[in-house]
Amino acid sequence: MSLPKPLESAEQISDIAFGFMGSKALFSALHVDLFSALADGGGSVEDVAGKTGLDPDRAMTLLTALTTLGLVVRNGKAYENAPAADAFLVKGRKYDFGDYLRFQIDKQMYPFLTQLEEALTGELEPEQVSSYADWFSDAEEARIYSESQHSGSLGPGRSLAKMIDLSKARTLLDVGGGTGAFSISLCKAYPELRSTVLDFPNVVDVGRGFVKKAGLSDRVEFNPGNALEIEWPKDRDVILMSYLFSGVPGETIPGLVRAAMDHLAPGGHFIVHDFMVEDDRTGPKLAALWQLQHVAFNPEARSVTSGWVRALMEAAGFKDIEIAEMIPGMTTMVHGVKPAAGA
Ligand SMILES: Nc1ncnc2c1ncn2[C@@H]1O[C@H](CSCC[C@H]([NH3+])C(=O)O)[C@@H](O)[C@H]1O
Repeated sequence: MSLPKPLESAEQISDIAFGFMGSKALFSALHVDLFSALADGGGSVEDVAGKTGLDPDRAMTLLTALTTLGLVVRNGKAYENAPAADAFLVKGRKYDFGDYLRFQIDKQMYPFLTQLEEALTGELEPEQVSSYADWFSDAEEARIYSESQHSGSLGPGRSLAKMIDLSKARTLLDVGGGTGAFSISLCKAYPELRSTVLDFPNVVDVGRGFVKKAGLSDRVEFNPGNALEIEWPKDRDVILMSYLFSGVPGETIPGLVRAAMDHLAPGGHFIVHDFMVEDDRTGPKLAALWQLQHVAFNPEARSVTSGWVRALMEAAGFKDIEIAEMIPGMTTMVHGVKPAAGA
């Protein structure tokens, strides 16, 4: 793993310490749709102020901050989007993930960090969120999170369909499957596949809408409830747990792996996708930071390594285990197969 060179200067510490100011500049720009205002040729401070509704002085302050961050480029008096801002932050672009950033990250993850200290020291007050179950008992919170997560998971779902050959599989169980984004992508790639998604009721309500829109209501069904408590269907050809391990108490993970073995048909596939750090715990940075972030609302979360997941799968009897990077620099996929009958 390539670690950063150990830091030597106060400026390098400042870059980390004040990083949140840059995050907020980006989120605020997204909330006023500044990057869309600059699409198609850019514009002056006054143009941006006119299109975003910002006071011109404040528009200039924000544009200046975004320029120093490299998100926009100043050419004389005109501002343009940097190539990455143009590709990923303008509304309607194919790879636009601005809504994910401004809703799930700015409106939910960012405020959660204010309770990280209490979560780390074990001093969270009872009324503070300490699990997905608490958090998603609020329908609006579940909706904001799940809609953003859906758009973020369709692409990785398509990648997963290419990484593993599931053409012989007929039944998928998507545990903690959220709105069913992975199920939708996999069912689209494999026309004979059907899926059951387990998640909390307020998430399932959002998911049904997405599945209907995808025309898959007859192949993707939802089973609302806490996956750690409800019955799972048996004899599945595939069991997927995407971002489930980060959201549950770490001590429940070995049981989830054994439950996957028990609920798969012989020859079935078990796929875990999540934030995982390398076995030597030196990276990737974004996986490590996301694991820390999860502690803020799930203090019992564990910092999972891919080697630990592999060892749990081996102990449960899975074979042909493979580990692959999924979202570069961020997530990892571990795949194992339940031995065929008589094998
Ligand atoms: N105990 C639990 N039972 C059911 N769902 C859970 C549990 N803990 C966390 N989750 C869900 O796990 C999901 C993590 S977000 C990931 C959703 C989906 N697997 C995807 O990759 O897009 C959220 O929808 C949570 O509600």
